[in-house]
Amino acid sequence: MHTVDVVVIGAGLAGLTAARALTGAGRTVAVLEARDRVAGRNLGHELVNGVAVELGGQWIGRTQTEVLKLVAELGLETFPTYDDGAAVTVYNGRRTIYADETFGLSDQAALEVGRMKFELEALAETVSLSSPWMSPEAAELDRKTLDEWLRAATDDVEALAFWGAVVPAVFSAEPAEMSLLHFLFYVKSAGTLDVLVATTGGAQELRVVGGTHLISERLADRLGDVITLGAPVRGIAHHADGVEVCHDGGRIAAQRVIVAIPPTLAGRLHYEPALPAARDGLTQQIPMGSVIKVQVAYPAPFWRDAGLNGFAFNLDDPLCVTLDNSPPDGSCGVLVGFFEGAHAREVARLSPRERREAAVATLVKQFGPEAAEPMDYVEQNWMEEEYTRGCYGGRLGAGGWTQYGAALAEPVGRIHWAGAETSDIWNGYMDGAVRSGHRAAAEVLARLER
Ligand SMILES: Cc1cc2nc3c(=O)[nH]c(=O)nc-3n(C[C@H](O)[C@H](O)[C@H](O)COP(=O)(O)OP(=O)(O)OC[C@H]3O[C@@H](n4cnc5c(N)ncnc54)[C@H](O)[C@@H]3O)c2cc1C
Repeated sequence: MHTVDVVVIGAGLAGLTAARALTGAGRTVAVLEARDRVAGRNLGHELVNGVAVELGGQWIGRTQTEVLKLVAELGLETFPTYDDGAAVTVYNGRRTIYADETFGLSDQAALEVGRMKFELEALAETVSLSSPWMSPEAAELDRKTLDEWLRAATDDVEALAFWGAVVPAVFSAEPAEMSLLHFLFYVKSAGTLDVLVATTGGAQELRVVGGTHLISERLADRLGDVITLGAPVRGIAHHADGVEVCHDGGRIAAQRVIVAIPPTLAGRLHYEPALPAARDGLTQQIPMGSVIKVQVAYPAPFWRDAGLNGFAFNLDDPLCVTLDNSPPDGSCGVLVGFFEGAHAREVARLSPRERREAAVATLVKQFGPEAAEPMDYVEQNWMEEEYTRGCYGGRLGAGGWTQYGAALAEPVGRIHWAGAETSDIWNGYMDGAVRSGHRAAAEVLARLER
């Protein structure tokens, strides 16, 4: 049987970062990847005119310092997301153009949203990032869903509609599908709500020239033949002296294994002996979000001529969020849009043609009749992906953090856990994935025998 120091399962950013740190420390590593490509939730695509767009993760914010460091080390470049001009909000059939902090809401709703943001951020400050379940008010915050908190905090219908769009935009899940504690943890993990939502100065500020999948591809080039593609792992046997990892192409023995796949997928592997109840329970509590991402291309970014920056919040239609995703030279216009949470599950039942029509009709409402005739349209349904099963990431519902959270990153004997969901900083993002890879590699290096 092939033997290495460490097996890494998954060639996404977390697994590749861990593998690079381990090989850099002189350790032998085997990376097993189920797909026939690396990069996991980051997927590149070329439009009909050859312009690169991202079908998975795409933006990097200026405070996402670990992924930015990696991008620079790998010789990749970033460019700013187009953000000049006014944004659009559609609510109750009304289209509002705004260039201030109001999100295009009525004065009353904007005030309500501002007050609620302030209260949520004050609550988020009380949460422990390293151990959310140990936060002073953890039991109380984890008992209720975010939806319960929002509905108790306001009866302003427009403010609630705003939260009903902004929460899926960040989580690809509904306010009723996560505990208040999870929401607060996530906000603090990123910094603030404004940082999560903003383009300039926020999580949507920068893009990678050529696409974010290039980060993983360049890492993979440096790792070379330690990566086996098309090798889905099915099970892990673990005992006092080592581990044996079983994949479709055979078995590999190692001192330790890093499982760098989403927790819900980690729960579908076969473990011999079975995992402790706390860890298995955790994997049953952390479903992935629901998202269908679309890229719609036009000969030119025509909305810019009308003074619009391409950002739209649509509180009426399933395509809730839109941004300008044109190439840096503006040689064509691209709008990226998201069907998220309940909307994603709803439109997944439509035919591709009906979904495209729904998306384009929304863009017409937001940006005018020129949006009616795109030259290209592409969509990616992440719920259908066997080796992801939803995006952007996993979340915990009511009671999840306090009952199971301690098992999220805690090794089980010789099994270690990585992935964006396990990071305390920028949880759920590429930056969090990179941080988790470093953390898991350090954990393993501290325990490996020579
Ligand atoms: C539509 C979308 C938009 C997003 N937008 C952003 C964004 O703008 N900014 C941002 O920072 N993040 C964004 N994200 C999230 C970001 O992509 C992820 O947080 C990050 O890529 C996760 O990396 P990872 O290595 O933890 O997991 P993954 O990328 O999921 O990697 C896990 C790897 O494991 C493999 N695998 C799964 N099961 C097995 C198995 N049994 N055996 C072997 N291999 C297996 C998978 O194929 C995959 O390659 C987005 C994600 C999506 C889908």
